[in-house]
Amino acid sequence: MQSAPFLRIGTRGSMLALAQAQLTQRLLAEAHGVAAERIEIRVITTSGDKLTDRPLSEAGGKGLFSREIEAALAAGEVDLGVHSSKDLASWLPDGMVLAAFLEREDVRDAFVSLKYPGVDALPEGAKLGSSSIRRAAQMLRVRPDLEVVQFRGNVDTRLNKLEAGVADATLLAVAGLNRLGKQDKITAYLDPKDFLPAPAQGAIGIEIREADARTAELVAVLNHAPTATTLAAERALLATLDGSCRTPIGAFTELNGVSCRLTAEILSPDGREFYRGSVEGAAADAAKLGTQLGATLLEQAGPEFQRQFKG
Ligand SMILES: NCc1[nH]cc(CCC(=O)O)c1CC(=O)O
Repeated sequence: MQSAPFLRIGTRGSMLALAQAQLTQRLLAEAHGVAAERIEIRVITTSGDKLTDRPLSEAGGKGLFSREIEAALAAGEVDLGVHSSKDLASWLPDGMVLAAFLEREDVRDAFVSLKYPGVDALPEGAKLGSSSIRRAAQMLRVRPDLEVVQFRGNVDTRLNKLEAGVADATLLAVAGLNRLGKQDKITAYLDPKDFLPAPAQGAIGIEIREADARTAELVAVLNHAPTATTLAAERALLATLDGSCRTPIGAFTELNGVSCRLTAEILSPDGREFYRGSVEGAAADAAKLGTQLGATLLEQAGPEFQRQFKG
């Protein structure tokens, strides 16, 4: 007789999502001394997966990769959703909480090119493949001559496009490449102080029903406290800046013992205008720091800044 599942994980079906779900499955099985087979992985297709023809920022952006997983959670079909935290909206649906964050991977972006060793080596007018408004804006700031070509799809699709010569270079999260065992594709690492990563990049978040005390307790052992601190800062920043998923936003948190320093910026899509700031304080106040810096950036930018890209 087959024993009942111990837990059911809901995940997207991309290679990266599956790798992240399997990592979570293994950690949960080890922590609780159960066979990994008793932790089910259910693949759920999300709106974001079906959308391959236009940039996510145009289709409603964040949340598109989690909505159907959240519906399965709400319906009690799965117990936990495993997400790339950076793809989550700043506000979760009612009744859902992020109950744990796994230890953060490398937060940096990787420069990937088959022809050029780094950003500075790109010739005048070179093509950068990216559908990320943040990456495009940050690159155009330092290299306004570049031509940005849309590069949608999962990590493999983008690497294939690069190989097919659709662009001269692309930028991908180091975390995703590492998790897929594709670190050999990385040509150079971008300095996270120049190219501030996406808020929450590199962190796997575990979402559950707020009322589900059993799952909350079972996943609590996986929570990595320093990661949770950096995520509290960056997600509070995002929630404060919110309003538009068409605003390029970068954030980078440095933890130093009990002290926390958050640096963030908002940019115009062409990279010509940008507002950057930093706050430092107690790690225990991480969320407050995020809210504070978000408010400071909005004030610096003025009310017209975000409105112009809302479309
Ligand atoms: N937007 C897609 C996405 N969502 C999360 C990652 C990478 C893993 C992570 O940041 O946790 C990626 C791919 C990329 O940006 O290269």
